Amino acid sequence: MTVSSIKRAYQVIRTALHYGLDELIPSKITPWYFRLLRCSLFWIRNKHKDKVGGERLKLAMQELGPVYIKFGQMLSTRRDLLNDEWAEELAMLQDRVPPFDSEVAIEMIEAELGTSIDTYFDDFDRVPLASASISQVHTATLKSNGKAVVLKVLRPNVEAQVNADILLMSQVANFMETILGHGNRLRPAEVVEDYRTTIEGELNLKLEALNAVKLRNNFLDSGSLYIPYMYEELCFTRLIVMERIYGISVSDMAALKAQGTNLKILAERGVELFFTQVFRDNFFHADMHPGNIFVSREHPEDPHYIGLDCGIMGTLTDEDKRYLAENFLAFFNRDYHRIAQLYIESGWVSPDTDVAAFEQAVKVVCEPMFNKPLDEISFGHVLLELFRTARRFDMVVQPQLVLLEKTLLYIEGLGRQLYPQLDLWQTAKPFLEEWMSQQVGPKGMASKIKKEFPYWADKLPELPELVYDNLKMGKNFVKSQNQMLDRYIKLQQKAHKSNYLLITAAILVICGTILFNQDSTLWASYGSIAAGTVIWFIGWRSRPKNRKL
Ligand SMILES: Nc1ncnc2c1ncn2[C@@H]1O[C@H](COP(=O)(O)OP(=O)(O)OP(=O)(O)O)[C@@H](O)[C@H]1O
Repeated sequence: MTVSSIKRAYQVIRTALHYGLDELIPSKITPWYFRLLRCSLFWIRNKHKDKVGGERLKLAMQELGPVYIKFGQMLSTRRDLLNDEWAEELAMLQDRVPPFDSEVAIEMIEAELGTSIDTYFDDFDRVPLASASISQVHTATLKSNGKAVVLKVLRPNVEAQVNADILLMSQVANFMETILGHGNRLRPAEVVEDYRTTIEGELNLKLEALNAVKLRNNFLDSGSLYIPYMYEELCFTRLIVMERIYGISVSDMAALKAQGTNLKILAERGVELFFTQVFRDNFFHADMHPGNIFVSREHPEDPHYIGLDCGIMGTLTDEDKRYLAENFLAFFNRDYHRIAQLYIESGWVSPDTDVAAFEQAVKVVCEPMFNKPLDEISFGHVLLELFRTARRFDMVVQPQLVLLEKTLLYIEGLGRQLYPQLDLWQTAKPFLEEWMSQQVGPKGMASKIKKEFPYWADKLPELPELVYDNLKMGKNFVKSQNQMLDRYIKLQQKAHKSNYLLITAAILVICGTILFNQDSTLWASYGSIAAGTVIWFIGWRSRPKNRKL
């Protein structure tokens, strides 16, 4: 541990104690050394006794800076772990932070470009357009085509800060795991590990640019989502350059209404876009928040979204998608037994799970949802409640599904905010039904054959050789099976012979012992015992030594 990391550790502990976070751990599970450590830091008092737990945690994270703020934001999406009150508090964390010196930004941009900023850009604005926890955004004009662009550049030393903070966080998480026990529902080490993966992805802007290019291509002619053009030749790990957009933030309802945006279409498009990304493209934007979603100013009667910040994208395997779609359909059919089975079949919960108990638990949470009209049921909430229930049955966390559930909740919430009468079921159902019909039945079979045709076309020339190899293997297999059988029979015969001799020896020794009591048969007794001993020796020697086949 370096001096600076010790200082940082002290700063984190002091902040945590100032906000009384130690008091949030139930006293009956805190070990003696933890209480001793707390007493030895007696001069640091809880200064926020008047506030509730969730708020204290939020304020502590706010004070600890960007890495903790982002961590809190991520934690707020883990509604399968936190109760709603805490999750809502943490969701309020804002990561708009003071900008860093634009001279430093220019130095970093030039280091990435390998040349002066004037080589590529005119009108570089030293005043940043936005400044967030990981990066800062500046505007400029591209010399080559005169178009307005933005330059997104990482904060200086952000990688080192993130690494140091994550290291400390995982040490604290491991310690908490010891206190809480490994079977605890909160699983701090797992949560920190999840966060590490997410934030490490965000530290590589080149990856973000590549994701943006892929998403842009998926929706190029869609008329419902626009992703700004990336100037790939000017995209690096610490700097990316992209087309500047001039949309309206999706949270700015006043501006959206003022330009006469058709909010019904906009709300429906949000849900459709989500399902298209998940079920058609298997590549979905998983960092949806108002700072990343804008609405076009053009043709407001037929509005489209503009998406930014493709740092966190989600993908699902075909199996995950199938189980997910089946889950929703089983839910709407109130088939709770099927839901329980699906969780086991998919491997999300262990095969030893008590299906009846799980089914009952699923029923308890799902049934009340049908008190609402069908069109008001949120897919995100269904998923959230199912995950919460499955957690009680030791569901292994599936990060891709957590991302999906979080995005779905956000999209549905947004849709309802834009257009409160949004019929979620009618909007989402066609996507699920289409997906299911592609997976099962003749259509499913045809698409599977179509999908796997290139593979088989590639393998076809090798087929005769494969058949020959398999036949040969089969022949060898039969031969080795026969050899094993022969060996088994010989072993059995040997064992029988040995047992027979040992039993005979035992009988002779017993007879010899009986004859030994009568003087007249003394010689017969000696003979019997001697023969028994010799036969025992032969039987013992002849027993099979290696019983392996
Ligand atoms: N292409 C663009 N055109 C116009 N404004 C942009 C563009 N890209 C980013 N911005 C502005 O900069 C802000 C921050 O951008 P972005 O979300 O990509 O940064 P970030 O550091 O990843 O932030 P966070 O991780 O908090 O979402 C956006 O909310 C938007 O206002």
